[in-house]
Amino acid sequence: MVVRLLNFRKLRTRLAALYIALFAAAMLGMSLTLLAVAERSSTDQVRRELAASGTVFDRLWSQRAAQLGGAAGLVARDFGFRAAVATGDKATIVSALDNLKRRMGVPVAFVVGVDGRVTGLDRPQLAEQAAGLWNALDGGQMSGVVDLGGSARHVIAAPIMAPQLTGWVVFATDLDMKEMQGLQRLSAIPIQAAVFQRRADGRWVDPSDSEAGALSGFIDRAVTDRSVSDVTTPNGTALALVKPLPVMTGAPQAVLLLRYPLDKALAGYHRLQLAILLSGLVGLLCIVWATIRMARSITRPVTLLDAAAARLAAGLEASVPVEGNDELARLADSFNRMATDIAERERRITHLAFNDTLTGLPNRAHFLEHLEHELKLAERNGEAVSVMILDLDDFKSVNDTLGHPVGDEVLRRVGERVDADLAQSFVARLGGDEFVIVTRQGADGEPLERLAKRAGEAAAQHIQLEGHDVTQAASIGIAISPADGADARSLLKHADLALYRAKELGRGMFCFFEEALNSRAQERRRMESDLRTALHEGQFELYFQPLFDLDANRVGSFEALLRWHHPERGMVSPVEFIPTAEDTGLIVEIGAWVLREACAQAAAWPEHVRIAVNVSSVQFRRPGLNETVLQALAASGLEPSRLELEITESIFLEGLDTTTRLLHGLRSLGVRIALDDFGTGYSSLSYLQSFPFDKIKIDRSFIQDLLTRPGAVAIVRAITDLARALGMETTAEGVEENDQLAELRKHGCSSVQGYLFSRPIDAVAVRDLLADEAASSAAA
Ligand SMILES: Nc1nc2c(ncn2[C@@H]2O[C@@H]3COP(=O)(O)O[C@H]4[C@@H](O)[C@H](n5cnc6c(=O)[nH]c(N)nc65)O[C@@H]4COP(=O)(O)O[C@H]3[C@H]2O)c(=O)[nH]1
Repeated sequence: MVVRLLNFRKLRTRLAALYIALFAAAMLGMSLTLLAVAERSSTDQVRRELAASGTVFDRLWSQRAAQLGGAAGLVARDFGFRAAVATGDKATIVSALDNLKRRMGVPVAFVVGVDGRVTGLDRPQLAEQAAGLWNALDGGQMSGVVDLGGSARHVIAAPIMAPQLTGWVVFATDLDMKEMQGLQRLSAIPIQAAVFQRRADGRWVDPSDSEAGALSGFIDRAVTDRSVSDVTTPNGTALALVKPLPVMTGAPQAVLLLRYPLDKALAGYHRLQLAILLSGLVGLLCIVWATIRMARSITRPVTLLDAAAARLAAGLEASVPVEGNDELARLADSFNRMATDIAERERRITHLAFNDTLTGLPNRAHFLEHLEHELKLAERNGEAVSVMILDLDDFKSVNDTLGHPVGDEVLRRVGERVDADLAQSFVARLGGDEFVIVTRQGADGEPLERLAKRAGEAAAQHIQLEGHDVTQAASIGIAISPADGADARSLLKHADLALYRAKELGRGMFCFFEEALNSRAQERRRMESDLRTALHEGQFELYFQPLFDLDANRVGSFEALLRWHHPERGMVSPVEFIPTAEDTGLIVEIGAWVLREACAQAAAWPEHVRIAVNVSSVQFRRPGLNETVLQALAASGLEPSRLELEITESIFLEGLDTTTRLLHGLRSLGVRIALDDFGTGYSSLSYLQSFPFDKIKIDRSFIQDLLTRPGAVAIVRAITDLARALGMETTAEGVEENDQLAELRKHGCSSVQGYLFSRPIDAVAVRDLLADEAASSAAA
């Protein structure tokens, strides 16, 4: 609690501490001043009272002296007494003096004769000192302090005239404690009075005063200045006034010391002091209480703001009450508006972070979060969760042919439809043309096949856009937890493998994940790693298949065909590894090697023999193909016109403009371009119009069925006619029979390639073949 109160990091505590310190300092200063003033005034008052008491003492002293002097005078004038003194009638003298002592209350009375004889003294031990008074009496001193019997006594005398001076009546009153107390009682203030006499050694003594020793030095000093001053004794400090007393000749100096102990003198002041301290303390407590309340009320809006800011920082909702119309109220109002803006912005950011901007569907991050959540729930309930990846088939061509805005609209519509048709499922867009559908598979759930079919149909619905009719087929890959994976990552991976398989099967198919797909994927991964090794360890070799020129009746060119001597698997066909090399992008490096090697080999051949090299669409898509071709030509010294690049129509999927630009770029190097596998895949006669190919290679499938399939001859003839019209050469691939050759020759095919002439052969065999051909043409 104390620690909490003294938390100086809090503005409230600091403010309160500052004000309390300021008020406390002010109050302390005020109290100290008040105390000092009160003390000063009390001390002055006491001084004045002491001085006044001194005056009262003077008056009392005089009154006592006058009273005793009057009484002594009465006795001295009494006829009988004078006669007794004159006659020396001791008994009468003693009787009269005793009577007088009783009446006046004095302890000592005697008569000193003019001759110095002392009569009537009832204390013989005082006789000598009494006789010693004679000188003073004779000198006319009738009053004073003398030392009688070891203590100071006030002596008053009156002359006895009969009628001549016959002596003096002398009274001596004690100046002891009792007498002093009598005097003290007459004072208005409780002072201590004492008579001190000065001894021969200079010290002031009062046998009855226990502090006499400590006071001697003080009296010595004070006897001259006679003002009230402080004196300190072992019993404490007192205010003191020293008044010299009249002494009779021969008697030691005497003073009256009036003391007023400070603790008594300032008792009133101490009460005042206590009152001041108490009221100061009460005031301070009030100030502490009021300051804490005030600090709390001043800092409350700031504290509320601070707490609200902390809530805001923690991502929670925060607002503060707006009270009044001051700066803090305006700050609170601004804070509330800021918090609302932030919340709104956060909502928007969260929406953007978890939703796809194009379709408004949940995005990949949202999907992953949802899937993890669903998997947890499903695991708890013993249910399954299916993940379907839906990928639009050949969506690229929509983009390429109809433009990106149409492509975007298609994606939006497909997303909308799938989401609407599969309302019980969670539909998200993974990116590009890929959507994902998550469905909890309860016992009474829809069979997955039906669900997948519905999803495919929803995607494939007819869309009419800007005058175009688009029907977009979709392939679907499906994985189901927990059998196909217990976590989002493996489920997604397996659904992806299933999708890959569905794509392989053709358009608009769906495929469930099965372990075999995993092993296929593993196989692909292994092949990728082996391909890298093959590149670095020189496991590749080029084979060459001759293309026989029907007009010149000789080998016009060779097609370079890649061979892989796998250390364990032996010779691996390019049909097996080229797709993987393309998928992984390794084809770029492999293709560059083929180009270098093919050009290097061809450079050694006769000048009329060209070399044809296959170029993958992946090589086409990556930058740097021109440079690779140039380097291969430069390194081998081969004439660019002797190099023919065989491309397939798949490169046009990149977009017609881009592809023709690239083809023109290659052509500008001086190399020839041949269109391979013509008649398969995406064949479109418009491609032939877009670029002036040097050659069209008619796909083997047409040649194989040339003589058996009705219409095959017509197709081949149409192709050769078209090519001729466009100024392009034609090569028929896969010619295995003489009848096929005869038919092709009939239709004006420029060249033929196939096992009828030669299978692909290695570089040494090529040299032999060329040498044989050269020899036979020389012989002819
Ligand atoms: N049944 C039959 N087949 C014949 C006949 N004449 C030739 N062939 C085969 O047909 C393929 C012709 O190559 P392609 O159509 O470009 O098809 C090639 C080509 O697309 C690809 N390929 C080969 N080498 C390379 C290369 O260096 N780069 C790239 N990108 N692809 C290559 O691999 C494919 C297959 O190559 P290969 O297995 O060498 O198969 C070769 C060849 O051996 C015949 O009379 N009957």
